[in-house]
Amino acid sequence: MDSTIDLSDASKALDLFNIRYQLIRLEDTITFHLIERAQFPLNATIYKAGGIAIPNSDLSLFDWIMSASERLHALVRRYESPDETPFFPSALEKPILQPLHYPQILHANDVNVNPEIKDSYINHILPTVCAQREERPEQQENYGSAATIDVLVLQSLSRRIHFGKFVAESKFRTETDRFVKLIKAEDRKGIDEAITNMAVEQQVLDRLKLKAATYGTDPSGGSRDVGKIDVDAVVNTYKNYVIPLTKVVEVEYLMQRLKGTEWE
Ligand SMILES: C=C(O[C@@H]1C=C(C(=O)O)C=C[C@H]1O)C(=O)O
Repeated sequence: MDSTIDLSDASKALDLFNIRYQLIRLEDTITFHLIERAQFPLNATIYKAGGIAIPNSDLSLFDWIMSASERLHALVRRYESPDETPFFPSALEKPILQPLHYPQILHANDVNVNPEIKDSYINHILPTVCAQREERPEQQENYGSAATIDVLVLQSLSRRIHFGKFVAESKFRTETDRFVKLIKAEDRKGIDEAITNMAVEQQVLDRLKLKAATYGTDPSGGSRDVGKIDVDAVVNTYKNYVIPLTKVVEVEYLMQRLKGTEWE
């Protein structure tokens, strides 16, 4: 899948301001997908293996539609792009399109926190996003709609969180000696402190609070709020899961950064 970040030019792709701009754009994508998902109840059956009968498969409906989606998108080389990370790597097939030759921007790595993203989404994020004042019984007529939106939410969360690789590479190239020392000492705590920018994190949370409160409302001041979402659910999604997992990606990417280099 052709990427929206310009991966043909390493200096642009690793400019921290360009990367942060991409992260800001993904705030909109993620917030709108969460608003769409919040229309439906949690529908926990979707996430249970065998919860819904699927011919020739014992997967949960969610795993089945997610893996099928990744298999299809792999055919148009979505997962050849360094800013895309699959949830089901074994489901991917050879692209029908000719390979794109991306310049080597990231160092070789196998960082993939999608299992943690999926667990956080199903067990923590969704229950808060779908919660309402009154208990919402499952709606089996919306199983398909909810699962297809889940795919979009998780793909946007995964892309946002794995952008941590580009952030980490950018910071490594800016402060190489500092990070080489920390990586050689296998000092994950020191690396986490070095990549942390609390001011930027607070800006992200403040911006999201405003976006979540605004998106889904009628800007003309009409009486009906269309697709409102609980603001705290969006802000806490970022505070408790998106930002921490992005930093895990940064730290684990950097822990692999010296492999095969003169610093090893
Ligand atoms: C992504 C960055 O690295 C860290 C993670 C952040 C995030 O996930 O929003 C923000 C600031 C940093 O603590 C960055 O520096 O922009």
